Amino acid sequence: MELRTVRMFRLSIIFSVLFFTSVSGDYYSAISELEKLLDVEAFIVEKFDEYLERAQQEQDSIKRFLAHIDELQNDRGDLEEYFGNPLNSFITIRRLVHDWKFNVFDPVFQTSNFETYKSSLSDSLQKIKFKGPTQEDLQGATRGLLRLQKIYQLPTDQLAKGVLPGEKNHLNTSLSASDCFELGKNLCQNKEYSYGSEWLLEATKRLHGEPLDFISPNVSDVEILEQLSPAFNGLGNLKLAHKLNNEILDWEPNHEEALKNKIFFESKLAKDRILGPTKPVDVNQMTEKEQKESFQLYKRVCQGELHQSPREQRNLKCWRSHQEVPYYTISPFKIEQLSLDPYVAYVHEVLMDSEMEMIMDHGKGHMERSKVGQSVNSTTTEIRTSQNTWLWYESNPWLSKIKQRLEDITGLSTESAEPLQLVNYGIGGQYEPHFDFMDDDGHAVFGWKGNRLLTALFYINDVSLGGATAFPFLRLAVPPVKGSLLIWYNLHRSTHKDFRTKHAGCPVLKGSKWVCNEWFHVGAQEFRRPCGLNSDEGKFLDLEEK
Ligand SMILES: O=C(O)CCC(=O)C(=O)O
Ligand SMILES: [Fe+2]
Repeated sequence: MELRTVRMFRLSIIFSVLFFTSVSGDYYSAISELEKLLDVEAFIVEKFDEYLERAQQEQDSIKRFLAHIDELQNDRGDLEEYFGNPLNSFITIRRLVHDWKFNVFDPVFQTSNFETYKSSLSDSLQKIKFKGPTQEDLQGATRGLLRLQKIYQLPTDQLAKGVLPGEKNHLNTSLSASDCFELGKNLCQNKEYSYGSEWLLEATKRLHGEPLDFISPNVSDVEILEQLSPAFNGLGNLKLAHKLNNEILDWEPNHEEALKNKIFFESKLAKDRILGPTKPVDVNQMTEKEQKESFQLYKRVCQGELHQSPREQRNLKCWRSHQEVPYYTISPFKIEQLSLDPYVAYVHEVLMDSEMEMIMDHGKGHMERSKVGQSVNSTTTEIRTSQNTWLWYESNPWLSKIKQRLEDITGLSTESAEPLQLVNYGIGGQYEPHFDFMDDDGHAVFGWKGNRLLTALFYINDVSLGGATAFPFLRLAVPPVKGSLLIWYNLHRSTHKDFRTKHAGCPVLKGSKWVCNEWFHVGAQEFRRPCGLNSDEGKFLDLEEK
């Protein structure tokens, strides 16, 4: 097939795929959304390639025409003699009347190929309801990378080079001057001056180092300094802020903002000389939330720094069980206890590849930004950066085998269970420590079904780095393993809330994380998990707010 035909064929495939899964905003909160973005970008590249190819052909023919004229001009010799030849006169007049118009003026000034391409491109994008990524996506992606830095303690210069902790964990990508500048600028705008200034310095390094890659023209020394100087002021380093501000003036002596800032810095420095310097801000800037003990605990468990001691693990067991269902005698469940009280267990190899493919096929096109909170009060938030969808058992009969398996493993009834929730995390995607149970006893939202008794969490894929399910109070971080199931009881036997079950989805450092939640409720379990006689109300209440 000719190159052009191959291209058109590829273009029409990309376009038809996009047409069926329309593309609309919020890209940073799920890796699956970003995949669509690349398809649209590929489509635009194809369109522009086509445009450039045509433009190139036009340019070539203009060049040929100009060379031809050049030749004629050189050959003209004695003009009288030249125009004494009536054919030359005619040719010259014709050329100026027609040839220039058709060969140069019309293609350049009128037919404007570009306009035709512009409208066809925007028509195509409108058809697929494409909304490109926004400033909010860029901010969200910045927050995601900052979260990874903070939780996994990634030095800025290393992350900029794509180097992660651990020997084989290279991202095989490095960031350009413009990437680093964008990160630095966004962080400084959010008052994250410490990390912000580090990224800006990385941008400077790249601007003056070997150009490894394509450097887009939207970043310059002055633009970097314009961000860097206020960042150091924000960090309380007035002298450096002043020095960098002067550097702006070295480049551009009439820079209005820098001239204003110069007066400000000089008067402040003079005041400092009299009253003594102001205290510099701590370079390890932490927000109020990050300073809390609970956040530190979350971070350390996600990092794997804090884990159960061998003494704590002493009574945990691993075994194969058919859970009293004869069907599983040949291929029993592989159960690994992770905590006895509250009960947490890992059940290995529960889903088959074909089942996970079915789940993805049915869910992937319907993902929406995840919310937290109860029914009408639920909102999207940085606490949970993911997208999800629900798969109902009634409308997906192929799920019945999985539903039955869940009943067999847990011994609970699915009569009061929720539909299966498919989740995909975004850039540095996480779900901060939370409880799965409702604040009340669950009746307000779930009626007779009551509160969420047990969570069953399927891992639909392996995650290269990060993304563990963490239980800070249990010092437990469970790494996702494709096809396996994590189960835990959120409530005491008495059905009171068990605050020790606070858990989180740690930020995904490398890879995409897909999970499926199934929540079993208290209702309908009367014979399966009878309530205990003791009231556990108030047990571990001190952990509620932590
Ligand atoms: O993604 C995880 O590991 C945890 C998810 C979770 O806790 C939830 O969706 O409620
Ligand atoms: Fe949860």
